[in-house]
Amino acid sequence: MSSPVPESAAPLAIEARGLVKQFGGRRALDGLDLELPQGGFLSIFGPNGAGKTTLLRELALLARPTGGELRILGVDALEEPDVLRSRIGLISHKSMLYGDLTARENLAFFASLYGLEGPEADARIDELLRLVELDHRANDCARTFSRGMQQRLSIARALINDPELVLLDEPYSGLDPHAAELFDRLIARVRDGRTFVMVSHDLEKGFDLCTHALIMARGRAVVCAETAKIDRAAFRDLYLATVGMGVA
Ligand SMILES: Nc1ncnc2c1ncn2[C@@H]1O[C@H](COP(=O)(O)OP(=O)(O)OP(=O)(O)O)[C@@H](O)[C@H]1O
Repeated sequence: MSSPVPESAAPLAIEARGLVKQFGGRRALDGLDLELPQGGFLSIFGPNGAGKTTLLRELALLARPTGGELRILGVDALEEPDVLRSRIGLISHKSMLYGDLTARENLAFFASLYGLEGPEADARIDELLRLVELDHRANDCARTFSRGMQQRLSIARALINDPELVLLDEPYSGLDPHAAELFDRLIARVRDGRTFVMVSHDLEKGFDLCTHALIMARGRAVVCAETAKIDRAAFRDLYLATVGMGVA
């Protein structure tokens, strides 16, 4: 369980070596190493300020590391981020939707960003609206949706370009148990063949979903391992001890 990097023979979706992110005098990532095989599901845990969102933003290519190496889906993310963008989807707790556009218009807008237009885009949008069970609300403005519905539309948005890597930033925050269950079912339906990385404060849920688990503190990996090789009770104790360290 204490191995810093999980070993695997599968091709790697994510390979980070000595990743550093410096904000002025503060180090949000402090030499982080990480490997995740393609098709894997990594859950990231840790106290407030541990660097989880910073790591997710680097993986989403929204921010550039200050140092270290990062390969995503076999591509050097620092050298060729533009090659990667269309292969990655991000579901953040900020919905990134346009409130005054309908569900369908939102999806059409994001589809157009990936050059998807016309009947091909319409078919994809119909398919995704059915998938997230919002086809009956396709022509309603996103601002009239509940939090759970906005979350489902965000999932459709993030999947519009059929991404190989899906990044989830605390997707359960604000969801009631029913919406959370729906979200679980949705993830299960779109999981096939894709790689997932999820930041979560819910240890039990995060652990149930993942194939690999990472606990971060102060910008470093406290533990990163395949869940099949982890003793869950020991992992929970380590998590609680790490969160008990308080804000980094
Ligand atoms: N844009 C920024 N400018 C300055 N410091 C930042 C910036 N973004 C993050 N930080 C700092 O980097 C550290 C890690 O922040 P990050 O948001 O990654 O933590 P987190 O693990 O996601 O926390 P939380 O659980 O509270 O969401 C914190 O000390 C934070 O103050």
